[in-house]
Amino acid sequence: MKIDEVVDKLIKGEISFHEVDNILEANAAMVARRIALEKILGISLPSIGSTIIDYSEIKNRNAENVIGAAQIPLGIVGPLKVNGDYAKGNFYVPLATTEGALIASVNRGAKAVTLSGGVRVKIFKDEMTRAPIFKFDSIEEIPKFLEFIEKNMDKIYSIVNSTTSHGKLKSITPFVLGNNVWLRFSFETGDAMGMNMVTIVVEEICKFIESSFPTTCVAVSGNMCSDKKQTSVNSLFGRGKTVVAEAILKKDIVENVLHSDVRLIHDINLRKNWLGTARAGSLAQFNAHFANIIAAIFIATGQDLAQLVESSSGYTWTEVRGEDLYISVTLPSLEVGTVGGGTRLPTQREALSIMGVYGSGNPAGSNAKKFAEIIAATVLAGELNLLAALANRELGKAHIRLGRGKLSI
Ligand SMILES: CC(C)(COP(=O)([O-])OP(=O)([O-])OC[C@H]1O[C@@H](n2cnc3c(N)ncnc32)[C@H](O)[C@@H]1OP(=O)([O-])[O-])[C@@H](O)C(=O)NCCC(=O)NCCSC(=O)C[C@@](C)(O)CC(=O)[O-]
Ligand SMILES: NC(=O)C1=CN([C@@H]2O[C@H](COP(=O)(O)OP(=O)(O)OC[C@H]3O[C@@H](n4cnc5c(N)ncnc54)[C@H](OP(=O)(O)O)[C@@H]3O)[C@@H](O)[C@H]2O)C=CC1
Repeated sequence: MKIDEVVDKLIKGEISFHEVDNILEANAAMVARRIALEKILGISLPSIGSTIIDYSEIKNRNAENVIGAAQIPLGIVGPLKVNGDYAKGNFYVPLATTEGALIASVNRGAKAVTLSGGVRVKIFKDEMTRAPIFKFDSIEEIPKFLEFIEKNMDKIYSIVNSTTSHGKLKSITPFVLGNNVWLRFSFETGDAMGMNMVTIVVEEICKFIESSFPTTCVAVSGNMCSDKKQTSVNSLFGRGKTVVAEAILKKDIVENVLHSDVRLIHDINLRKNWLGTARAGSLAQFNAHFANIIAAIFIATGQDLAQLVESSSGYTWTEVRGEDLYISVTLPSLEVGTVGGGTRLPTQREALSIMGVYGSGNPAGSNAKKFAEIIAATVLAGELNLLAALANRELGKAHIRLGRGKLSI
């Protein structure tokens, strides 16, 4: 069938948008859907339609009913000096955003920390989780169930090993509420963020459990995981990578690069990020704008954007050390990968390669760890600079100049 005929059928409602994939070659199907939508709505979508994405690479992998692509400006920050266990040296970091002044802000922070010797970073935990929920007639059965799990660990490990070559089961933590039990499975997932990998494995384990013990798995995800939700369980036990970054800023760099004051930055951090957040009632976001930096890196590098919810939770801590400023950022649940998901798309792949982290690391997992360290260091740069900008009372002014196109104010 020709594109015109398919478009005609779409407009008449004789076929649905996704069925076009069964009729036309992948890229022709993308064009047919867009033309049909343009005709149905009486608008034209040339910008959405002009994309370098090859839909045959996307089909059955990244998105359905595709009509083109969204584009977002991408800028760079750096050089940013990182002293991690995996990321060592100066890095340029790609940020995709439409918020004027954000890249400039993080860039000034990067300049300040790099001139101060860089950001030290450590990963304290690296585990992706999935927590199915099981229901029981009575709590009498729950101790027997937990004993069954303990006695069958060899079988569970063998299911893991036959389902994934990169996923490694680290622990199973049970949680009980009434006659319900969650088993929170934690896996190392190499360079993948791991959500598909872990879900596929845990579904197999649940099949085994249901066939061998009188219980019902209500859902493979029982919200104790917790994916795409900000929760205490993620803050306390971690999800993805638990990363801490720190830096010490000399007084003269705070004054000359950030045009700011050590004590003022520290005071704002305590009153804004700690008192303000406590008073506002947030679970775990004792920071100024982790979300800004993480969102921009996630968009640039093909991460799952919805995981920004928990990835951007965390704490900014400052101390006055003599005349200098100590600052650290703690990210309990940073969920990132350098293989899988959207990382293989053309611009996303290039963005990862700017930091030297595209694809599998050697050994597996080292690229994703390096990437997480670079993200944490960038978050620190952004957090430091926003605190300085608030101290300097330059937030509104910067956004008039860089967010509204006014060249001078
Ligand atoms: C905008 C600046 C940095 C100017 O600050 P400045 O000191 O006037 O800039 P400068 O011209 O003196 O340059 C200093 C350095 O800043 C960087 N820089 C400077 N300009 C650029 C640029 N165009 N592009 C890239 N980098 C730039 C660059 O590193 C430069 O060094 P150089 O490279 O020249 O050696 C400053 O005013 C600032 O940081 N303002 C704060 C803006 C900000 O942080 N916005 C973030 C978003 S706020 C938000 O969304 C969250 C919020 C606030 O609601 C959360 C909350 O409630 O807390
Ligand atoms: N299914 C779900 O419930 C959810 C899915 N998602 C989506 O899941 C996707 C991400 O899942 P994810 O599992 O990370 O990715 P993918 O499923 O895209 O790919 C991961 C697979 O890549 C293989 N692999 C190859 N090299 C490596 C390496 N060096 N390190 C680790 N794995 C490697 C592994 O195969 P092998 O296992 O055979 O070793 C692994 O299972 C995203 O698109 C996200 O949006 C998000 C939330 C929930």
